[in-house]
Amino acid sequence: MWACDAGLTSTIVESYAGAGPLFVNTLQTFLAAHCALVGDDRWGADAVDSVLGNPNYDFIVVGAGSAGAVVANRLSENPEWRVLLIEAGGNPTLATEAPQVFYANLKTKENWGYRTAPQSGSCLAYDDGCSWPRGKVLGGSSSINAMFYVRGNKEDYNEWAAAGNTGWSYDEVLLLFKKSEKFYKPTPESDVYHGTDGYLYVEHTDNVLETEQIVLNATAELGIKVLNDICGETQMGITRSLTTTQDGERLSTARAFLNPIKDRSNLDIVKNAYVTKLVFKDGTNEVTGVIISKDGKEIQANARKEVVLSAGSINTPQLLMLSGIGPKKHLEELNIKVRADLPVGQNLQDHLFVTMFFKAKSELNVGNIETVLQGVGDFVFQRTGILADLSPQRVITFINTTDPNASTPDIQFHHVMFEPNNTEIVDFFDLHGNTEEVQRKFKEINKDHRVIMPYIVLLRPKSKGQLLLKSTDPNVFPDLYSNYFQEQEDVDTILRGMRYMTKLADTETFKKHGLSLTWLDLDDCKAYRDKLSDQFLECIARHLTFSLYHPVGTAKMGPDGDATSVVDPELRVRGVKNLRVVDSSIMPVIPRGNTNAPSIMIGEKGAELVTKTWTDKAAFEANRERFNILKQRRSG
Ligand SMILES: Cc1cc2nc3c(=O)[nH]c(=O)nc-3n(C[C@H](O)[C@H](O)[C@H](O)COP(=O)(O)OP(=O)(O)OC[C@H]3O[C@@H](n4cnc5c(N)ncnc54)[C@H](O)[C@@H]3O)c2cc1C
Repeated sequence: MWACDAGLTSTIVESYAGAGPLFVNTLQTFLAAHCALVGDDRWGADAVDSVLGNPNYDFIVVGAGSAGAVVANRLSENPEWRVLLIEAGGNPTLATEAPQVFYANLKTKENWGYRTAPQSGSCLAYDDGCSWPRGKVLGGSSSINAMFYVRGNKEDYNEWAAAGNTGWSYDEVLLLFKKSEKFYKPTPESDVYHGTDGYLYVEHTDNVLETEQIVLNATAELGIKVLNDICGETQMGITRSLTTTQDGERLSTARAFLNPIKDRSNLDIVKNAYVTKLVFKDGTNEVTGVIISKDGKEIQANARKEVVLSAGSINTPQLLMLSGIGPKKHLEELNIKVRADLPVGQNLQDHLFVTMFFKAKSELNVGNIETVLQGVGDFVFQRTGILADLSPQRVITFINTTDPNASTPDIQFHHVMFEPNNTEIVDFFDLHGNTEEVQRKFKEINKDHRVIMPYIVLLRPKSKGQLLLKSTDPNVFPDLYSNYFQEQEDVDTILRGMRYMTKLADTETFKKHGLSLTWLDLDDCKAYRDKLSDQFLECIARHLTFSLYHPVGTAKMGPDGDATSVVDPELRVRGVKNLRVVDSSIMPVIPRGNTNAPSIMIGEKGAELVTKTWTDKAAFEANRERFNILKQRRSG
C-alpha cells in the first residue's frame, strides 16, 4: 500500500518522538509489521531497466510533482508516444498518506529542505533563514502539502491573459480545473465550477470540529460571509476548505494521476533519479535529452520530440541555469556557457505569513500514548480517526482590508489549532527551524491551554525575490532570496491583516470560549510596550515570518516582447528548441490563493499544448505526404 523501505516508518515515528522511547519503539514495530503484511503494491515498479534497454522516448518529463504527474499521464494517453517520467524522490510513505501529520514530513527525506538566505528584514526568529519545504517524492509537493484545494481569484487568470498570455483567462483555465477534478458531491449548481470525470478527488467532509465552528462563528460575527464553496462564484468569505483527500487519505498527484495508470506500458517512471543537465544537439540550441544521476551512475535518456521541465519553481530554474539558460552575467560569473540569456530565477514570488495566538485554558490532554496509539491504529487499519483528515485545520478566510466590498482579497487567514501541550506530539516551531526562544515561549503559551494560531497571509506581495546558483554542482542548493517585506506596502498590508485578526478577541464567540489574544513575547520586540502599535506589530511580523510554501514565478510566462519572460504563453523556453517548462515556475503573478490546484491546472494546460503541437505536426506531415503523392501522380 505504501513504501515498505527501511525508512518507511521514520516520519510518523519522528513526529511522535516527544512521547518517549517506549512509545516510539512500540510504534515502530507495529508499523513495520503492518507494512510487511500489506506490501507495497500501490506504486509501479522503477523502470530503470527499461531506460537502460532503450533510452529513446518521444517525451521526457522531469519531476513527478503537482504538474509533472499530470503531464506524464496526459501525454501517455496516446499509446503511440513513449513517455519517460523522472523523479528525484521515491514512493510516498505512510506519513505522506496520513492527512493530519502532513507537517511531520518537514523533517524527512521527502522534503528537499530548502531555506531562504538570511536577510535583515524578515524571518528573524530563525537560526538559519525561513523554511521552504518542497516535496522530493512521487507527487512532489502535493505529497507533503496541506491538501487545501483552492484555485485563487478569477481575476488572477484574467490578469495573466490581459498581460498578453493568450489562452490563460479565467474562462479558459476553468475548463482545465474541471478537467482534472472529480468533485465529491456534484449538483446542477456545482457543475458550473466543478468537474466530475477527472482523476483528482476533491472533497468537503461533513464533520465540523468544535474549534472550527468557533472560528466560523466568530468571523461571521465580524460580518464576513460564510461560504460553502471557495471555488464558486466568489472567493470572499470564510469556509471550511475543500481538500484533496479521499477515504481518509491524501490525494497527491501520485495517487490521483499515476496510481491508476501504473500498468500503462508506454509510460516509464524512474524514481530516486536526479536530472543534472539537459543535452543539446551539437552546435545548436535544440534539446535532445537529459542526463540522469541514479545510484551513483550517469544515464543519458533521449527525447525525439520534447523535454518538459516540471521540477518545481526551485529546481526547474536551477536546471535551466546549469544547462546555460539564464541571466548571461550570472552564468558567466560561474563559467557556464550561455545558450540563452533569459531572466531565469527572477520574478520569485511567495505568500508569506505571520502568526498570532489566541489561547484558552483547557483540561484536555491529547499528548498521551493512548490517544496517539488509538489514532495510529484507526488510521492504519481503517483510515479513520484523528490522523485521517485535516480537521480542525480546514478553515480559511479571504478578505480585503481596504475595501469590504471588493471582489479580490489582499489577505488570507488560515487557522491552525493546537490542543493543550500539543508540542509533545508535533512541534510546529521546531519543524520550521525557529529559534530555541520561539520554541520555548510557544510551549509556555500551549501549556495547559488550547491555542488557535491564525496565519496572516499576504496574498499579493509587491516585493519580489530571486534565485541564484551558488555552484555549478547540481547537488548544491541554489541561493534563495525571498526579499519578504522589502516593499513597505507589504508591511502595511500585513499590519492591517494583523489588526483585523485582533478583532476576533472581542467577539461574543471567543469571549464565551475564554479565548484571549496573546503574544509570543520575543526579547527583540520587548522595547515596544504597546502591543497594538505599528512598531510592535512590525517587529513581530519581521521575526515570526513564515513561507506558506508557495514560491512561484522563476521561469515567468509572457508574450513576445516581454523581456521579463522565460517562456511564451505556450510554455516554450525562448530561444531553445523542444523544451517547455510546465510547473509553478511559469506563473507570471502569484494567484490569490494556495498554489497546488493552479499547478495541476498548469499541468493540464501544458499537456494540451504539447499534444496539440505534435498532433498538428503529424497532421501536417501526413497532408504533405498526401500532397506529394498526388503531385507525383499528376506529373507521372
Ligand atoms: C508543506 C507544504 C504545504 C503546502 N500546502 C498547500 C495546500 O494546502 N494547498 C495548496 O494549494 N498548495 C499547497 N502547497 C503548495 C503546492 O503544493 C505547490 O505550489 C505545488 O505542489 C507546486 O507544484 P510543482 O509541480 O510546481 O512542483 P512540485 O510539486 O514541487 O514538483 C516538483 C517535482 O520535481 C522533482 N524534481 C525536482 N528536481 C528534479 C530533478 N532535477 N530531477 C528529477 N526530479 C526532480 C521533485 O522531487 C518534485 O517531485 C504546499 C506546499 C508545501 C511544501
